[in-house]
Amino acid sequence: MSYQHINVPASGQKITVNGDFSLNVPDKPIIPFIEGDGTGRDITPVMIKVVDAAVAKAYGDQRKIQWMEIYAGEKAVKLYGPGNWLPDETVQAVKEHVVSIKGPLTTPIGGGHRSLNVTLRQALDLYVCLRPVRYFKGVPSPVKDPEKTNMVIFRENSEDIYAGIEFDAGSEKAKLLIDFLRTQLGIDNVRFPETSGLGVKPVSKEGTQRLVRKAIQYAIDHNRPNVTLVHKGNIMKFTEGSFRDWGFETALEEFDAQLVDGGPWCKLKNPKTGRDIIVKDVLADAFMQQILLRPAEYSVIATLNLNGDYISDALAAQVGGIGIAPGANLSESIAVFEATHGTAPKYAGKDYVNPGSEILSAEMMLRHIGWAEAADLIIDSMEKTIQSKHVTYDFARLMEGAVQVSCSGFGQAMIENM
Ligand SMILES: NC(=O)C1=CN([C@@H]2O[C@H](COP(=O)(O)OP(=O)(O)OC[C@H]3O[C@@H](n4cnc5c(N)ncnc54)[C@H](OP(=O)(O)O)[C@@H]3O)[C@@H](O)[C@H]2O)C=CC1
Ligand SMILES: O=C(O)CCC(=O)C(=O)O
Ligand SMILES: [Mg+2]
Repeated sequence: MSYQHINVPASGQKITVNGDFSLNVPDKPIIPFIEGDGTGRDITPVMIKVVDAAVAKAYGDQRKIQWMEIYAGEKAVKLYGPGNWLPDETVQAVKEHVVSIKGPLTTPIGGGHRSLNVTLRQALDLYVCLRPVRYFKGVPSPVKDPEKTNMVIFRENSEDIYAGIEFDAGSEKAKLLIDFLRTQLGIDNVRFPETSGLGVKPVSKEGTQRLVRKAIQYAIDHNRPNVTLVHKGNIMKFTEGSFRDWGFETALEEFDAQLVDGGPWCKLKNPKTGRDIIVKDVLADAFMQQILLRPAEYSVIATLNLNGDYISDALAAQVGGIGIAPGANLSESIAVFEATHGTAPKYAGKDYVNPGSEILSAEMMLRHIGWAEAADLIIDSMEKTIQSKHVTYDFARLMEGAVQVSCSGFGQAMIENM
C-alpha cells in the first residue's frame, strides 16, 4: 500500500503472521513507531538508539530493525491537518506491519477528542493490555521488600467504561436516557437526574473469557503459581461480578480446573510442570491494600479495564515508579508496545525523564519477535546502569549517592554498559 505521509524504508520487509499466529520475522523487519506527544519526543529517540545498539551487539550486521515513523497526536495534526489526530493510514500501518511501538499520547480532560490510545486499542481489537511489574535491584522503592512485587497484569483493553458511551449532564441524550431508565426500567434512584452525566459500562462474557484465557495460559507458559481475578463484583454485580463468574467458568471449563473447598476458587495442574495453579479472586479495594502488605501472594492478575489502569500505576510505584513500567497491547496477531505512563507534559522537550519504560516496552517487543539475545542485553544493561547509580531524576531524588543523568544520558549509559 502507498501512504500519504509515511515513508516506507526501502530495504526492510514486513513481519507476517502464520495461521497459528506465530510470526515470520525477517532479519530487517519494518517496525512502525509513533513518537508520541509531550515527553514522547525525548524518550522515543533514546529507545530507538538503545534497541539498535542491543540488536547490533547481539547479531552484528545480520539483523537490523528498519524503523518506520507513523503519526498520531499533535504530530499527526501538523502533517495531516486539523482534527486528524489518528489518521487512517496510521491504523492501517500498525495492522499491516503486525508489530509496532508507540510513545504516549495526550488525552484532553472533560471535552476534546477521545483517547487516541483507547481508539487504537479498540480499532485493532488489542484486547489484552499486558503489563509486567518486576523489581530491578538498586531501584529506590517506597516499600520495604520491593522484590516481593512480581506480578503480570492482564488488563482487559476493549470494553468496560472505556467503551466511551457517555452522555454529558443536561444534554438531550442524557435526558432521553434518564427518561428511558425511569419509564421503561423503573429506575427511580438517580439522585440528581437533571444534572447527572451518564456512562455505560459494557462487560461481556466473550471479552472476559478471552482475557482470562490469556492470563491462565500465561501462568502455564511461565510457570506462575496463581491467577487472581480482581473486580468490584459486590457493587457492580452484572459487570464486575460477572467478570469474576465468567473468569472462574473459563478456568473450570477450558483448563479442567477443580474447585477448592467447594469454590469458587479453583486450581488446575500446569500441564507443563505438574505444579498447581490457583485461580482466585479479590475485591479491588482489598487488593489495593494487599499489594502493599502481601504482594508475594499475587502473581498473574486478570482484571477489567479501569481497575487495570489504576492497578498498573499503583504497582509500578511499588517497584520504583512509572519511569520503568513497560507494556503491550495485544490481539491474537497484532502487538503494539507502549509504556504505562503518559506524556508528563511539564517535562516535555527537556531531555529529562526516564526513558526506561519505553526501552523495557521495546525489550518486550524484541522478545515477542524472538530476538531474545538482544532483549537479554537490554535487561542486563538496565540492571547495570541502575546499579551504577547513573539514573534520571525520578530515581536520583530517592537514591543516596546517585549521579543524575538526562534522558539521553541514561540511554547512552545503557549502551556503554551492554
Ligand atoms: N498510553 C498513553 O499514551 C498514556 C497517556 N496518558 C496521557 O498523558 C497525559 C499526562 O497524564 P498524567 O496524568 O500527567 O500522567 P503521566 O504518566 O504522564 O505523568 C504523571 C507523573 O508520572 C511521572 N512520570 C511520567 N512519565 C515519566 C517518565 N518517563 N520518567 C519518570 N517519571 C515519569 C512524573 O512524576 P513526577 O511529577 O513525580 O516527576 C509525572 O508527573 C494525559 O493527557 C493522559 O491522558 C496517560 C497515561 C498513558
Ligand atoms: O489514553 C490515555 O490518555 C490514558 C491511558 C492510560 O492511562 C493507560 O493506558 O494506562
Ligand atoms: Mg494509565
